[in-house]
Amino acid sequence: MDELLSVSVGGAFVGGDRPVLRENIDDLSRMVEEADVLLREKGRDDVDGFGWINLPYQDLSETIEIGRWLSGFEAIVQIGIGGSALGNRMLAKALLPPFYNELDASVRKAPKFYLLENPDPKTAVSLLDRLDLSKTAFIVVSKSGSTTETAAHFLWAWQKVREKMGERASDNFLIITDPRKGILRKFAKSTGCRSLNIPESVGGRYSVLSSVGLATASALGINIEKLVQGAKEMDQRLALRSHLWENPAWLLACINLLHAKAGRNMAVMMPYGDDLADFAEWFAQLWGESLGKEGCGTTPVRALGAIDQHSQLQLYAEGPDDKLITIIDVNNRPLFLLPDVVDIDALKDLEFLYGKALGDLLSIEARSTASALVKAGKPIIYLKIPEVSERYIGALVFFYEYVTALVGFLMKINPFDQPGVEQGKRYIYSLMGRKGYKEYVKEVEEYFGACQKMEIII
Ligand SMILES: O=P(O)(O)OC[C@H]1O[C@H](O)[C@H](O)[C@@H](O)[C@@H]1O
Repeated sequence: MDELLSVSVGGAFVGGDRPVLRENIDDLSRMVEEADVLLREKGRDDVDGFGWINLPYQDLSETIEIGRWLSGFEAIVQIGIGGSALGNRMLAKALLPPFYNELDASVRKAPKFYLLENPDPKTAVSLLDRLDLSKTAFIVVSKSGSTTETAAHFLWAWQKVREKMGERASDNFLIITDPRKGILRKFAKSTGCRSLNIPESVGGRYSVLSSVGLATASALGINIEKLVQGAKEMDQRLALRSHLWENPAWLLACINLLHAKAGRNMAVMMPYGDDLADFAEWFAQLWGESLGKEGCGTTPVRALGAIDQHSQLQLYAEGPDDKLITIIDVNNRPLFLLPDVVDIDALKDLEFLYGKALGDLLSIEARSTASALVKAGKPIIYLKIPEVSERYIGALVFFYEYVTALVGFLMKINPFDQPGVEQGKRYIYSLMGRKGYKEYVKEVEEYFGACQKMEIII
């Protein structure tokens, strides 16, 4: 059987005066096994929050059909935020060519792709300036159907397209939301525009392998069947590994818990290669929102190799011992060879680079960083995937969702809710004048007043 990913945990045993030992991990064996049983049982029953575990087995035909329709547009703009955008960003960055939107249409062979996430007027206005609205599809994604940033972008885009296309505006909109509830579902019903469901039991940050991530991916020419196939293979292989030291998800869950308990309250995610940069971004939401509650959790830190070797590595190596650092390396990178010889004497000292492959350099850097950190007594996990392609990204995504859920169970918290985010949302609604939220205005005045108690103006 060919590998989907490999995890080396040797470096994770390190950790200055607070190492995590094999016996500490063994002690968690029963707990992680029970957590796994719970995860799979609740997944099978499609309990709220657990539905992502069934996504590898979904029927993709409707999503593929919608993807085909979307691919006929000149550009597609996905409006969403958090779990309704980060997965799309991650897939596009990993699986589309670099500088995708700048490629000639004949090379690109699919629409340009934009995301509207942050309600930043400069981005919104300059995006609009470069689009022909009649040839642009807007995909509005929100599980709740009422996230303020998404609602604001949606209203704005809808009005603009209405001005241009009149009654036919709904032909350019796709709504992806809860099957039954929410404003967007109502909108889709009343205008008759196309829509897809986000399964009720799947939460935003676990939704990239649902219609949320897959509709645009499919429109952009990403092979979503292979993506989902990779997730399925990972699920099936994990299900067969019933021993702690053979199951990489169990192992990583235990190691993460133990390092958190040992006071390492940061989880650095450091993939190597630009194509995986947004994987760290996607991971940050998954990890942060799933585990950060009831005083638990470790703070996800996005890093990027090799860039952060020249920015953060000093801190990781010699700063406080408060991090568990995951390095992701890739086996096969596209071949790009440096020149064999450069005929200038002044460059002779660079001959160690002659004829070398740039991708090999990246990998050597990943291994060197791992070694340097272990030498410095800092715990690392070294994870390797065969290549950055649909199958392995699908497997990696599913793997991290699995690990995150298990860590949540080991921490005895619910990894599928996010109560801490809701307060901020209520305050936004109150300040924006949403009906039913007036009572919170006073609270904002009180707490914001408290945070301004000592204001210094210069
Ligand atoms: O998909 P939506 O309902 O619009 O939610 C978008 C995001 O909103 C909130 O901030 C939640 O904390 C996130 O988990 C979610 O992904």
